[in-house]
Amino acid sequence: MAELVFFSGTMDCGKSTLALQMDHNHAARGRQGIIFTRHDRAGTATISSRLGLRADAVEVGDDFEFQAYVVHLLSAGGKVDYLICDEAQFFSAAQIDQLARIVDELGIDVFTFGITTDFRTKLFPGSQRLIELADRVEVLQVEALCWCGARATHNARTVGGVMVVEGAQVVVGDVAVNEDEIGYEVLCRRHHRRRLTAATSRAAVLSPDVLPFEG
Ligand SMILES: Nc1ncnc2c1ncn2[C@@H]1O[C@H](COP(=O)(O)OP(=O)(O)O)[C@@H](O)[C@H]1O
Ligand SMILES: Cc1cn([C@H]2C[C@H](O)[C@@H](COP(=O)(O)O)O2)c(=O)[nH]c1=O
Repeated sequence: MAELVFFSGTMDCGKSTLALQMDHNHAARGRQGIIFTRHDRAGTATISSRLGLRADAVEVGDDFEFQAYVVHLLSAGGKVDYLICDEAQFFSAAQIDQLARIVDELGIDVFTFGITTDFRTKLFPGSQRLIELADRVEVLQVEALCWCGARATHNARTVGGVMVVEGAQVVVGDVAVNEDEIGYEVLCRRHHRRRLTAATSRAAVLSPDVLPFEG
């Protein structure tokens, strides 16, 4: 029976790597798949992993219709056994509904990958709909770690290493960035709540609690 699966986790926990591995394993057994993505850091119509793997993908725009795309391929004599969808948090709720229909009505497996929550801990629309509709939600086994060593569960947006809580929901970016650039850092919930990043925790350790006593 075909399935709609949501592989989720924080940023930098290996989702795109797993997406590419799954594509490789299925393709190696003669199955025919299509990779989709939206707003990958490496550019349009590309899926990239920090381990250096990269592949071409179909870019999912605002008006993209999965059902129409797949039906068009099938009616032209093509074979489609599975879909890989990376950065699925950026898909619209309607697009996730289309993916569920593809599973149910066309018997095609759909494997989706994405972060669940944004820098303000709110669900992305695509992730929310996936949690509502998926046959299975799988949390990735590779743990991204907070600076304190605990499992990272939340994504912080940073500017110069300092956590920010205002801004647009979607800002494409990476975890390893230069000073002053907008970037991201994965944190445990405790440190996300306290807005304590690696940089600000270092600064807190360095600054003395009491001013030196003079004289
Ligand atoms: N130099 C490295 N050596 C070993 N593993 C690495 C290296 N760089 C990144 N990784 C692994 O790649 C993971 C990030 O993979 P990626 O697929 O890009 O993540 P995601 O798509 O979830 O953001 C990291 O959690 C780490 O396990
Ligand atoms: C938390 C958060 C992230 N993003 C962006 C930043 C990256 O471009 C992607 C996540 O990619 P990854 O492969 O999982 O590392 O999402 C965003 O736009 N808004 C956010 O709040």
